[in-house]
Amino acid sequence: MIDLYDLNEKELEKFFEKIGEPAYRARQLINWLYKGINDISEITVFSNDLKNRIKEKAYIGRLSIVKKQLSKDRNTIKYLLKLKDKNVIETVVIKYRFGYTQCVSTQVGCRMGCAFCASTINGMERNLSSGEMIEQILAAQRDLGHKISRVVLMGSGEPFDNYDEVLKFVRCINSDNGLNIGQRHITISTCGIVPGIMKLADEGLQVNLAVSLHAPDDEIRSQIMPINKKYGIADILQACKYYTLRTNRRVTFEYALIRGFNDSIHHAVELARLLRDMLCHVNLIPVNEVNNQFVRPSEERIQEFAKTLQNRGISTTVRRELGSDIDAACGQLRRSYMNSIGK
Ligand SMILES: C[S@@+](CC[C@H](N)C(=O)[O-])C[C@H]1O[C@@H](n2cnc3c(N)ncnc32)[C@H](O)[C@@H]1O
Ligand code: SF4
Repeated sequence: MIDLYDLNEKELEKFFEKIGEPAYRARQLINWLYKGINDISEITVFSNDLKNRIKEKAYIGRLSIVKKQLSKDRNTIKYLLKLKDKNVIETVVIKYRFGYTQCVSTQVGCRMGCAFCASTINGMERNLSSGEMIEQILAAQRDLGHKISRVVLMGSGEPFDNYDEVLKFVRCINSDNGLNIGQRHITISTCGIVPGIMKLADEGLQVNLAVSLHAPDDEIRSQIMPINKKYGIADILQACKYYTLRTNRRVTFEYALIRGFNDSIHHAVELARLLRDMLCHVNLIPVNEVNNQFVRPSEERIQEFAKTLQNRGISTTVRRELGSDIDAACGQLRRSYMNSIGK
């Protein structure tokens, strides 16, 4: 059986062709699908006969909410969602003045093994399909009664380890027949898979690229991110420059500040030197304490680190703490759920 959300417009046209229907049915179906309907029988523009023929081959996927947590300030909502095969994933919605931003998962778990990240503790179970990524947004919209206006691929998983489905997802949610989310309102975050960055640069898209850097040199980075042994910092920065060349977009570097590890002023100076000729922005994130191994620096140190970068001409912000009271660091809610069911 096919999940209809897994098919893009072209594939839906082929689907209808196969059951002897004209291609325009695809457009009609999409209009209904993205309203977030629950069942094929709700599509009033289709005859009962057509609905039955669709049902013989396909269904409308829907993720159920297993758990929902609200931060104290009520601006961050974290959902644990159940997939058809009973795996669970998480997604987070953050309410800003300008609208709702959703952090979407791209895989069940992750195989990249970053030392500070809860998503990778049990490795990777499987890739998510584009439909399962879309369904995360529809589940949140249904629950909130609001439209999601921005999407960041910063949930569990490495987007470029699931490249094709991620790109299909991006094109579907960007389509004006789909969710109509602007390309510039979509951010793909990667741990630095160089071929993925290069490929994305040539897609003709205007999406934002974020790279999880977290260190000013290879020696430090390799200690917490095993992928750095394959794609070192110099290669990553080269790929980012190519991304900017092709898209004219500035790249964001994520830098999780870890006390006594990568948070000294010397590290900030090194980072500034590394990024001095790049069109970029640095986003400092006080590390979310997943286990006792990684501790965030003091507020003074965080500000000092930011100032050091800014004084050297690097555009820098400190990410506002969002929902740290609800295990908002990616993978943490799923992790505590898995623990509670003894997995
Ligand atoms: C979960 S990852 C998913 C996207 C992609 N795999 C990546 O690494 O960029 C999203 C962001 O969360 C960051 N992150 C993961 N665990 C964290 C933690 N404990 N504290 C702060 N940031 C964390 C990652 O480094 C990355 O910048
Ligand atoms: S930070 Fe990203 S790449 Fe690293 S383990 Fe977590 S999800 Fe995977």
